[in-house]
Amino acid sequence: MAMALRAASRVLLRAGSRLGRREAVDGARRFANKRVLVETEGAAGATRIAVMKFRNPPVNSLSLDFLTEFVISLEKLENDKSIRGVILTSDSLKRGNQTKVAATEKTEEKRATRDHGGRLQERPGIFSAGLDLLEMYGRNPAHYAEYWKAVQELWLRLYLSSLTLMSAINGASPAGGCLLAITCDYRIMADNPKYTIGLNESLLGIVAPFWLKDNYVNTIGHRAAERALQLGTLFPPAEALKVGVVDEVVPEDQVHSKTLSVMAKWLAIPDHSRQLTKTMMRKATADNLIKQREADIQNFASFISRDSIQKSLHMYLEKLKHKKG
Ligand SMILES: CCCC/C=C/CC(=O)SCCNC(=O)CCNC(=O)[C@H](O)C(C)(C)COP(=O)(O)OP(=O)(O)OC[C@H]1O[C@@H](n2cnc3c(N)ncnc32)[C@H](O)[C@@H]1OP(=O)(O)O
Repeated sequence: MAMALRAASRVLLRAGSRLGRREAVDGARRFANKRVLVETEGAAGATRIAVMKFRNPPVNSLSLDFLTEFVISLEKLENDKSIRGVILTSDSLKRGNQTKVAATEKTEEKRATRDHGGRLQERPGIFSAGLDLLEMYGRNPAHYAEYWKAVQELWLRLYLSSLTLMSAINGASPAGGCLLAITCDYRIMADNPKYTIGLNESLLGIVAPFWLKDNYVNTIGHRAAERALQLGTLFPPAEALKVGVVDEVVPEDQVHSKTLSVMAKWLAIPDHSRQLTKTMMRKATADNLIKQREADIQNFASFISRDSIQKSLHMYLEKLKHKKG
């Protein structure tokens, strides 16, 4: 066990020093589609881990395209027998000119705030702003059904993944952003009070689906989930740690290295026993959705089509648009 841990640590520490780089180096590989960048690391034949970086500007919302690309990337990793661990994180959205993804000067300006001296300051980072509100507003029921099927698919794939999944939460993580995090086996959040995480659906006038509620209950317990869901609480890091939405809070510049070192510990456990244990803990919750997927899709499509719900979403979108930086 100790030897395996040391070996896994060596691979991961090497990965830690290299993963920030874009060029392919000894054993490092990357593949990307438009919205998800995947970097893998480790020598051929040895344990490798992958880092999935979201880059769907401006806020990493879970659009239909993003969900599709996410699931394809995850499937690719699941099918690669040399990959045992995956880290979910955000590419640096707010630093659009580094990521070279569709960030215009204007967007950059908008994403910044001005300090008292009038100098531009970066806005807080964003892990994911959750489901894409524009997929749920002003569309037709067939679109809502297609979208919801993709949301379910992502959740099921993540929740039941045989890989060790960890989230390195480097920004705001409301609703669907929190969903991504709580499907993971371990969550590490940057210690930045501007970042919050939680299921805030009730603030939008909508309701989290039962399977996401179950995932939340399994993560933070029934009473805490009941209160947080009703109030739509978005927890800053210290509170998220206290209630158990995240497992660790670390200084922002250590999120990645810390996640790698925790991953090393998890990868020292034999896969078969860890995977069977994970399935034992999660199967009943996932089966609850699997056995009523179609009904859940129809419920969502009819709920979100209601005039009152569309009105709530409209108001929320307007509020977002007009909020002051
Ligand atoms: C049965 C129904 C169950 C449905 C379940 C739903 C789960 C969900 O995930 S619902 C989505 C919940 N998400 C949120 O409430 C997050 C809303 N966004 C924010 O709070 C902030 O945008 C942010 C903290 C993530 C980032 O703030 P920042 O100041 O940096 O950026 P903004 O100026 O607010 O946003 C930029 C741009 O992006 C648009 N936008 C933000 N969030 C979303 C989103 N979730 N979907 C689509 N678009 C989003 C925002 O309107 C701005 O657009 P414009 O530039 O056009 O004004």
